[in-house]
Amino acid sequence: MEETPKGKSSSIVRTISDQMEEVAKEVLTPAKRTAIGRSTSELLVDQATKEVLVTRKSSLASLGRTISDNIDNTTVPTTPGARKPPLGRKMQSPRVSGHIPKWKSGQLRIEDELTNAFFEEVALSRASSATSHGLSFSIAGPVVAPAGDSGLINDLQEARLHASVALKKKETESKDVEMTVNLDSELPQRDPPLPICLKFLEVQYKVILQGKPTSILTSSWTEPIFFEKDILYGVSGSIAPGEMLAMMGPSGSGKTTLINLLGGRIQQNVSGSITYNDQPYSKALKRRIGFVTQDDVLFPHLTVRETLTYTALLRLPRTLTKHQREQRAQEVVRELGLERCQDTIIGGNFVRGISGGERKRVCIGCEILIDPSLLFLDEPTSGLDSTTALRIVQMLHDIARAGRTVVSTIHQPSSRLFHKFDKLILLGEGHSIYFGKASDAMEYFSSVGFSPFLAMNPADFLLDLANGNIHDISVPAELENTSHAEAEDNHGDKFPRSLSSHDVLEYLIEAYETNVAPMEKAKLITLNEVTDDLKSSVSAKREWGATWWDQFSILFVRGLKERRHEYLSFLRIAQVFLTALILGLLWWQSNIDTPKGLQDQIGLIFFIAVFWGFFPVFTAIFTFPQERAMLSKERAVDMYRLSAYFMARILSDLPLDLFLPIGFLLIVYFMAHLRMTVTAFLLTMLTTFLSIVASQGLGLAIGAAFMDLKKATTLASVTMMAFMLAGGFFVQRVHPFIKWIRYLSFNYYTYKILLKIQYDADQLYDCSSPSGCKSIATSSSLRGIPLDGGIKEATVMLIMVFGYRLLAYFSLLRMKLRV
Ligand SMILES: Nc1ncnc2c1ncn2[C@@H]1O[C@H](COP(=O)(O)OP(=O)(O)OP(=O)(O)O)[C@@H](O)[C@H]1O
Repeated sequence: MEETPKGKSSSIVRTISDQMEEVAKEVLTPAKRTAIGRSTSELLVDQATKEVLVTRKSSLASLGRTISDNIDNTTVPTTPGARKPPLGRKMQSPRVSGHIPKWKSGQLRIEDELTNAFFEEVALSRASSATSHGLSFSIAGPVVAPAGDSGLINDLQEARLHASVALKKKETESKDVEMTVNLDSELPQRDPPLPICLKFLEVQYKVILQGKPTSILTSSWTEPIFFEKDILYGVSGSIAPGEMLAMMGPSGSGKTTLINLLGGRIQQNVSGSITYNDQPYSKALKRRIGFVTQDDVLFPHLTVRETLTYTALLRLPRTLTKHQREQRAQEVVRELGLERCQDTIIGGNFVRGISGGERKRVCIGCEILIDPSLLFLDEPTSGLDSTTALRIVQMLHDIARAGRTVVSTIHQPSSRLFHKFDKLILLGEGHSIYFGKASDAMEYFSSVGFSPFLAMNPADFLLDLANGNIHDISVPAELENTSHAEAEDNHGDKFPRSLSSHDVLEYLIEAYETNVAPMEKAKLITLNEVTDDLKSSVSAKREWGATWWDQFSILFVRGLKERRHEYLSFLRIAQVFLTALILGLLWWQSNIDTPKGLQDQIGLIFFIAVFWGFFPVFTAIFTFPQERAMLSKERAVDMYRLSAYFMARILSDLPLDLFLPIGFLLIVYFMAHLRMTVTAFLLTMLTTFLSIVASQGLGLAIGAAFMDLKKATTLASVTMMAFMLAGGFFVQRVHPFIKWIRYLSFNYYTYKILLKIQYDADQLYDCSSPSGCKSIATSSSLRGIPLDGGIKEATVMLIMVFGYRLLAYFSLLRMKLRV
């Protein structure tokens, strides 16, 4: 039999005491404490400790319940119809009874020494911390107690029990939760995140919509009709560091809108107050806020590791070295259990990549990388299986317990998942119908007369209520009586009408407004005073994670990696080379000895000018509309300057844009036997490059101006057609009122320069007639184009190269960040 390591139990299933011993060892090693990548066991102890601190007053359920009861947190339904005092009045938390199961008390005795050690540690950390408004920070990291909870641990028994439960719980969940944090991480010690207390009072939001006429006979059907739509009606609440707030409600109830408002992503048409440490939203906060949107916005062709590394390089402060930032990304890969897929591409609609759950974890990873003080997540668990969902919420729970403020909207959570949240805000049609402790929600609704008839997942029960659905739910007599009273009023009705969902919702809104809202609002106004230090940190000047040059280089390399598949796209390369081959065959060894031969070759020259005008426009047009979501997401968190992104984006496309025309010209030029001098070949190449870069500029400008592919491609095709027709090949004598189009057309300038390169006036003679050679070019010009010079045309094209790009840049600058 293999010998087990010293200090570890030799039994296959280790006892809780063994684990506790390991835990205590971890905790008491200062080096480990200071590492950013804290161990699972440390997290566990922190969690256990903080849960005691945070929920000292809350019920631990009765001790009569078994540990597995505690783990599962299955809610015991309250007696139907039992009216409890409304939440407005203080609810009594059930106290821990003196009954401790025998096996558990034995275990507690064994663990006494160890638990005492770690509680001493907690006391020490609390004593050494600067306590303000319920927040305290130890050297090891923040230890958080909720607002209003002052005083040290005075119930060690409860604490030990809680730790024991947490260990047991962890033992169960360790199968699910892949939190393999590297203990030997040599990451630099970073400042703990700034604790941010978020308060929102009477938040209202409306949108102004444009209506459509209901009938074409309406006299004002051509006039736009504007109307206001209320989305949120005076929602209030607060959340302190260390807590996790769940936003629940049916689809369309306003959860996403509220989280966007709280995250500072919507600023218009909002009334009420939203404050962060009693300060309004400021740009400085962007770097302290992590925001995980409902849709996973990631680059499909980057791998998991690349995605997190580039984010770390761009978002982490420049005080960290490149190596340290890369290490942090690697650590997040481990924390999120993404090692197995770290080298797999993210994937998207057309390419298979990592799974939906992994993608969601990568999105969360991109936000937790920066160690945000406030973390917002819009439906982080939707579409995931219950185990993955629990894994994610457990991780968020740990993040919150380490001193961050976590706000998450959530759809249909399982009961285990629901109990991970400290606070809950329940929305129904834009109204609050509950705000308070998640664990008190059932009790509150029971107190206003709504209780489930069956044992139910509390989340299902709450969502039913928010939907106004009262199947299997008792309703207050008062509400039932309203339908009876209505029936009596309508003398013809024999039976009372059944309660509609609207009636139920209205009753719940009123109950909340009467019983809870005034008290919560009063609490918000008087809630903890925030120190000047914390206030000023929130309103400090914003800082960029990396220098402009670093941002540019990282984005440049990221752009190359993301589009490497396009560069090597077989279809794109085949398209260009096949076109070149066909042209070469059609114009095989062309000569200009006859007017017809010359005419044919001029046709080829014009085609080259048009091809390298069209092709880049329609490639470049996709650039910004396709990246709009990503750009919005990254700019919303001040990840980089727009100028750095813009420069990187336009330059990272150049290698391919220059490689393809070289191949194209090598084939066409020699097959068609164009002017056989090195200078002519090189100048033709340079002119083609200039044409490509100018037309790309136009594509970028149109794409950035519309940010909509349909509109952009429509405009681009009309513009390109006009430019081509005005290019000087099809029509030479144009009326002055429309002649200006020609001067905007880069086809026209490219064509002119290419003619100048290929032909000299004295070269163009027709020697086919027996009477001798005669000039076919008149007054040194060909088809009205003088064959000397060329600098003027090149200058105009250079102006186009920069002018169109400037237009594109300003269009991006005024683009609203979409949330
Ligand atoms: N800009 C807008 N214009 C028009 N209606 C809007 C706008 N923003 C929000 N709404 C409406 O407000 C309501 C709330 O939308 P929101 O996205 O916040 O709901 P939700 O609770 O997050 O829904 P879901 O769970 O389905 O994501 C919806 O009816 C939505 O159509």
